[in-house]
Amino acid sequence: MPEPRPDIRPEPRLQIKNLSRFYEGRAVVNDVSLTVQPGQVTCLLGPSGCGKSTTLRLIAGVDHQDQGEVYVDGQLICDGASTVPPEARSIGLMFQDFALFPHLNVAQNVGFGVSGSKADKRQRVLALLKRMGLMHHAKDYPHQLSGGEQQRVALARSLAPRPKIMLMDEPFSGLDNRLRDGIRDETLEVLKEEGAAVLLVTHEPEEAMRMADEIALMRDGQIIQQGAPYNVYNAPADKQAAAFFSDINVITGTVHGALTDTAFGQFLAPGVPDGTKVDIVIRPQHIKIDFDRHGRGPNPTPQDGTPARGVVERARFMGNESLVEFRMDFDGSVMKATIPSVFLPKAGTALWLMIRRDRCFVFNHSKTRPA
Ligand SMILES: Nc1ncnc2c1ncn2[C@@H]1O[C@H](COP(=O)(O)OP(=O)(O)OP(=O)(O)O)[C@@H](O)[C@H]1O
Repeated sequence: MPEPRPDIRPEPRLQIKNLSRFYEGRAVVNDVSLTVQPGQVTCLLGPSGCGKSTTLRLIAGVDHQDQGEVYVDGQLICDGASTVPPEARSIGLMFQDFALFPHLNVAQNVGFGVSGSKADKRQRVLALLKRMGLMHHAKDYPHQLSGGEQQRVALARSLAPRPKIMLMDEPFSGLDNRLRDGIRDETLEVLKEEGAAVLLVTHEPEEAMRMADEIALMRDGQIIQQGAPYNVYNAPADKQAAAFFSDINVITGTVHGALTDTAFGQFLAPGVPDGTKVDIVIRPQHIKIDFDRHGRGPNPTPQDGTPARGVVERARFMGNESLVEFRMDFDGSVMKATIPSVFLPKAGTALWLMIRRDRCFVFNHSKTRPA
């Protein structure tokens, strides 16, 4: 057999094209397109109310789009005119509340949607119970289980019929914080073994970065950026996208000769026309700080530009880092810096801040305040 060519992507397991859903004349899902490959986890990430769950409902077939199409393995399963019923779409669903059947025991819950002979069904249920460490709970009822165990049963039940696609809506948000990281990792391992294409909805950037092969960042019904977590974090599409993942600092300036003059020295703005107002965005962890030397800071460098002085307003210990807020001398604005390890300067201490040139983003100025 010829080797698969690396430049040709296989047929997407899930493809949605230009999907829109209007409620009372408002586009809640607005021209959304995305693809998910088998064995890949894509996280639909965005703030509450941006249309994530509605997108999942359209794919599952429990709501109907006004425009657009959904394909599974290249087969059209719904467009404006025709629709394959939800139970025939080979889609597994998992929700925040797990929705286990209270009157069925664990083994019966897991076996609920499995078709085939009795022996096949038994084998599949046993294999999943073993894989999920649930054998000793096979005869227990959902109310006898902890939250983490119920989550595992719900995952096993959705995977039992071997769905081609798994749709997961905030599947970890009902869980205790202490358990969550471990359960996320276990879940990811099982999902990868099963090889389904996974579309997981979350409003938590950390969860998306931990789980996703790809993140689709959603805002006001639209996908505004899609890519690997590293790229979405390190090359955000705009100021709001940057702000969704962490606190940000914003310095506004005007471009002259592809350069912007600021209190932190000049920033490159290649290709930006003269006179354009820009926002220079920097995350708190990419600010360096240095001591005050009788009113002077460190010397400027090409990597970090000119230092600017600020006075500590507040410093908070955050575990493995400290968050320090400064009132800046140059315009009275507040800037935030996170500093690894324990460094808790007293309020009123003057320090010098520098901005790592390789870690800042330059966007056309927008009035939108970061969320
Ligand atoms: N059946 C409906 N009728 C009218 N409006 C609806 C309906 N379902 C959802 N909406 C509205 O559509 C918008 C998107 O809702 P959706 O639940 O998809 O968002 P979400 O991003 O999943 O948010 P959350 O994380 O809070 O669930 C919201 O403003 C919601 O009020």
